[in-house]
Amino acid sequence: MLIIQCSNPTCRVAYHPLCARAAGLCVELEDEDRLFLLSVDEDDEDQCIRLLSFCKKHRQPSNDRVEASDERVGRIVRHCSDYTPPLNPSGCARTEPYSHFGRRGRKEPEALAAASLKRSFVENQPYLVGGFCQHAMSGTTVPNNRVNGIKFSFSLNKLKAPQHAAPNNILSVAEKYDYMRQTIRKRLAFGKSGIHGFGIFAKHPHRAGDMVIEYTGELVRPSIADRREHFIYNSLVGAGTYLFRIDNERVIDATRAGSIAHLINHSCEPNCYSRVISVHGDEHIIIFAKRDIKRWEELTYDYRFFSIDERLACYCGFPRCRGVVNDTESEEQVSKLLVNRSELIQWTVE
Ligand SMILES: C[S@@+](CC[C@H](N)C(=O)[O-])C[C@H]1O[C@@H](n2cnc3c(N)ncnc32)[C@H](O)[C@@H]1O
Repeated sequence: MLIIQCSNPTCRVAYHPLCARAAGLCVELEDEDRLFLLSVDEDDEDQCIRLLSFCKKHRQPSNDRVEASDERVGRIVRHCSDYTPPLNPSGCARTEPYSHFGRRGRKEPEALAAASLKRSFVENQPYLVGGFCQHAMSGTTVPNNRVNGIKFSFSLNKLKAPQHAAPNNILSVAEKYDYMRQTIRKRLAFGKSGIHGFGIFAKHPHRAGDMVIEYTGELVRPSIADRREHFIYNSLVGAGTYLFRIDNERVIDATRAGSIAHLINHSCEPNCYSRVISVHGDEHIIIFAKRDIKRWEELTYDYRFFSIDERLACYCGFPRCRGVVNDTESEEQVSKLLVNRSELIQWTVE
């Protein structure tokens, strides 16, 4: 017979769960704050939710908590009551077939509002790197140390660029990789971007083919990345997400851990590109210089964002900007492969 004991550490009262239930006792989560974490960590394999139960004498705190959490749920429901979810064309989302291509980047109205809030917040931040109100077009940047009428004593010219040309005797990939890691702080800086939010800038010139930075973070499965992406869109950041898709099986999530590479913005005419390379027997995502990069140029690469049902407007501003961050060519090719369900021929057993 299953017997549970009162969770108050000083109490030894034990009881049968059904009898306890009949007597009006209830079981609750160990810490109500964990409720907030569930949507992030529900995929963690080792996650354990401890349930607590209290005897009649010690039940008071649990009831208080229930009321407090009821009140919180009420607040959330009231807050969301203005939002009417869009009609689902098939009636019920749960009965729809799994769509590999349509699963990314759906944004709810609240997430879009949060995204524009974040954008305006970031736009009002002072320039950190030395102030470029424009991104570097073909390497020419526009210094601007006046932001919102305030003159910053911090000037670009005072930032002396250290000379860190890669030694010519570095030959192997492993040596280049080690050199890149050792010199990151000396070569790169982050600051406000003319493209979006914050970006990464070169503190000294780079040559075409140089390893610039490694994209690091947490390695997760795409299904987990999707859940986190939706969660972030809807609550945490409100705008940019920090996910780098390696292939169909692996995604690097740099939201909570990783290098500053996650701040590199997209451009349709980028000065960098990414490659997965093998060093010391391990795979690494490396951002390489695509061409020579001048001092204080913002680093960019082509995200090749893939989403059949979402267009992400591009602000890179380059003459050949395609207008969207999306990889339109691949999307077109894939959409040609998709067959309309109404065109499928029914198969019947004779
Ligand atoms: C990895 S973050 C890049 C860092 C970002 N600037 C920040 O401050 O968080 C990726 C997000 O930045 C934004 N972004 C990057 N490049 C962009 C571009 N060319 N046009 C519009 N948005 C861009 C998108 O919102 C994207 O989801």
